[in-house]
Amino acid sequence: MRGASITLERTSIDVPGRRIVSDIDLRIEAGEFVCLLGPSGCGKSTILNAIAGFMRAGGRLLVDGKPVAGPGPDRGVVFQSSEALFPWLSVEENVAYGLKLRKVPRARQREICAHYLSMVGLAHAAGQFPAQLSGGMRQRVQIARVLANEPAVVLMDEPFGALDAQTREVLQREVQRIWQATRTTFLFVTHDIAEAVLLADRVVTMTAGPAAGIKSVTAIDIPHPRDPTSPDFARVQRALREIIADEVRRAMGEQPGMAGAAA
Ligand SMILES: Nc1ncnc2c1ncn2[C@@H]1O[C@H](COP(=O)(O)OP(=O)(O)OP(=O)(O)O)[C@@H](O)[C@H]1O
Repeated sequence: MRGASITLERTSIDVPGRRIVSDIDLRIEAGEFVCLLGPSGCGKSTILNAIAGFMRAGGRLLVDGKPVAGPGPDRGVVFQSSEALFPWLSVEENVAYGLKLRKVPRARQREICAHYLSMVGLAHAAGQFPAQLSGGMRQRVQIARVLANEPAVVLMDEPFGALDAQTREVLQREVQRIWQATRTTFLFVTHDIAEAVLLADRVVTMTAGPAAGIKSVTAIDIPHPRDPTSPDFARVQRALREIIADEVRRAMGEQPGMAGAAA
């Protein structure tokens, strides 16, 4: 596996009648772990979907120096909802899905599935079906399914948002370990400031929409594994909380209907 860079240059994304994000400039280096934070509804998922190739973007949007023209196996997406799995396929068949489409020989499919299922701690569950698994296990299957395609970029859209705090903590550590083992580029959308500080090389915060942009880019220079109880962690977390709160206040001042929106 090898990470790819992501380049956004004056990138804008529209839906009919509305500009969601406007003139974004951001370069994510190959192998970097970047978290995207911002007020609810600002356009974080929209950016991720454009990089995934699910939505069209104006300006420049490059992955590994090449314009994004649609979805491709170089980018894998992990969604918040474990509904993303095929309920009629076993765990192993879910993980093998992309490999099968690419006509990877069956024996090799099994090897790859075994490798990534064991990486996410689910080697024992290969024959089970999604309905038999907990929410955390289903998210692990999604991660294994994405990794099995050996993408250069992993895009995660609030992957642990629906999980309980303990499961979330375990999976955050696993994602960290997987990132360190694969050196794939990760772009991770979250509402959770502590999660961003735990995982990211850099945290990108966004302005509130409409026509959202980048508000700040913060490098997190705390060595891994990071201790959420350390003074450094608390300092960075506080600074980010202030940036987001400031943006929510600004948006509420400008748009009275925004009350209650928060990261
Ligand atoms: N396909 C679409 N058609 C119309 N509007 C859309 C579409 N996709 C997104 N939007 C709108 O774009 C805005 C940004 O949505 P998006 O889901 O990207 O925000 P977000 O920052 O990820 O939000 P949250 O943090 O609440 O998940 C929202 O107002 C949403 O309604």
